[in-house]
Amino acid sequence: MPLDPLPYDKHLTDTLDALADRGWAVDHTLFDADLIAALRASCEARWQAGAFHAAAVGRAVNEARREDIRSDAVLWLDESDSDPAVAAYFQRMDAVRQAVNQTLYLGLAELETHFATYPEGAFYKKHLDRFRDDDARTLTAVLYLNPDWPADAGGQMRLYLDEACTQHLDIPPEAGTLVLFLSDRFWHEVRPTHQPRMAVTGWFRRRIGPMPW
Ligand SMILES: O=C(O)CCC(=O)C(=O)O
Ligand SMILES: [Fe+2]
Repeated sequence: MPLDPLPYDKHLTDTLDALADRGWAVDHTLFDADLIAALRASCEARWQAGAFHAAAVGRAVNEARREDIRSDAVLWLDESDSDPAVAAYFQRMDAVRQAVNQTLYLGLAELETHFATYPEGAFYKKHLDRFRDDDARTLTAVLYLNPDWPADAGGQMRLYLDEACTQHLDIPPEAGTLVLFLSDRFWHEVRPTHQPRMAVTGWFRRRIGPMPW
C-alpha cells in the first residue's frame, strides 16, 4: 500500500488547536478509508487466528484480569510488524507525535499500542489511562475501525469533559474517527456494545527518568 504523506492540512491544525485549548480532540481526516479497511482486515484476521488475549487492568505487579471492569481482548503491536497497514499506522502516528511535540511541547517519545476487540456485550468501565505506578502515558489516541456503526449499536466512548464528570460526550466508534486526549486528565469509558467493535488504541509516552544534565 502506498504511504501517503500525512495530510498536514488545516484540519490537523484544528486538532492541534483543540488539544492545546481543552486537552482533547476528535479527528476524522488523518486516516483515510483504505488504510482503515486494511487495519480492520489485519485486526480481524488476527482475531480469527486466536492471537488476542483477554485485557488486563493495571501493570506489572498490579496487573489483573477484571472482567467486571473491562471485557475486551487485545493484541499488542510493534513497529516491526510485517503488515504494511500496521507500519503505515505507526508512521502516521509518529507524524502526529512530532506535530504535537512541536506545538504542545509534551515531550512524547514513543507509542505503545494494541488492537482491541470488544465482542457483543463487552464494555470498559470509567477509568483514567495513567497507571498509579507509571506516569509515562501522556496522550491517548484511539482509532476506530468499524464501518457504518448504527446509532443504536452502543459501544460509544463516553469522554468526561471535566474532572467532576458532570459533562460528557458520547463518541461513536465509527471507522476513521481518531480520539486524542491527555491521559492523566480525562475519565472515559466504553459503553456496552451491541455488536463487535474494533479499535487501535495507542498511548504516547513521555521520556521518564533523570534529565541528562
Ligand atoms: O476503545 C475505546 O473507545 C477506549 C478504550 C480505552 O479506554 C482503553 O483501552 O484504555
Ligand atoms: Fe482508556
